[in-house]
Amino acid sequence: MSMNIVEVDKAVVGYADRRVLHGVDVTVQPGQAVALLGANGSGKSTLVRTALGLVPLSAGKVTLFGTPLKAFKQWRRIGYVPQRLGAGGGVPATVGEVVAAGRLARRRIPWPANATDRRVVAEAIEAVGLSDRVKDSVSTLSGGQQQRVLIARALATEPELLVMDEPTSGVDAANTELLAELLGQRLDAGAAILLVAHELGPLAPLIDRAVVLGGGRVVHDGPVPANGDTAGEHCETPVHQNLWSVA
Ligand SMILES: Nc1ncnc2c1ncn2[C@@H]1O[C@H](COP(=O)(O)OP(=O)(O)OP(=O)(O)O)[C@@H](O)[C@H]1O
Repeated sequence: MSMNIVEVDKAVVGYADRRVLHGVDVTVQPGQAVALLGANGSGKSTLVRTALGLVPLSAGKVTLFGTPLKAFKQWRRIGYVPQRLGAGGGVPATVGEVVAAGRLARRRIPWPANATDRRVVAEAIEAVGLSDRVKDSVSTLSGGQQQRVLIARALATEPELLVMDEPTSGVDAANTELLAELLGQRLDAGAAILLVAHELGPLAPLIDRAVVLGGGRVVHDGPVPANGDTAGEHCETPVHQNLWSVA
């Protein structure tokens, strides 16, 4: 019996009085890369946030690494890249601090970082091509660069499951190729990936399964559809402001 890493079962989710997910099932198996596709507003972000317990279920259930969400505590096994940083609100954190915060999940005493933490953080920053910006405040970075900071932060936790909400949005072609390479390495290391995308582009060859949402329902679950990429923009309130809390 192989345990699913993520199991979302008949999830019903709404905001205020509006229902967004109408009974959605999604699973991610060990080592699998699953892409969530679908038009703007189809509920992709809501679904990943539901899977991580950031949005409450009205009905249905979520299981992570075989444990019901309510009882799940091993958050260090999961790296999350939210959709965007949001306004940033004048957060003074530097690139180095934000990525180092990803290591907090693995914190040993004493913090600050030991040699391993420092090495892993430096490698993650280098992997996304931002080594020359380590000491810069993230608020001085472009949107695509900020996205790469969050990717580095998730990588620095060395997670068994990477959940990424549109990791390539605003990221240029060269850095998207770099991301594809990084994700390939994580998969080779045995990690699983759940990612939301509008356009898979260079990520397509990595994807084992595509789940397409339409109107809050799963309309396809299987191989990446030939025309599976969807386009458009997004607007939503960032939920993960607490990403910025740096010890
Ligand atoms: N925090 C929120 N409060 C209220 N409504 C929300 C919130 N977040 C999302 N919604 C609504 O839920 C619906 C689904 O949004 P969601 O962000 O999950 O879609 P998506 O498929 O990720 O879209 P996109 O492709 O534009 O990123 C949309 O109609 C959106 O307006």
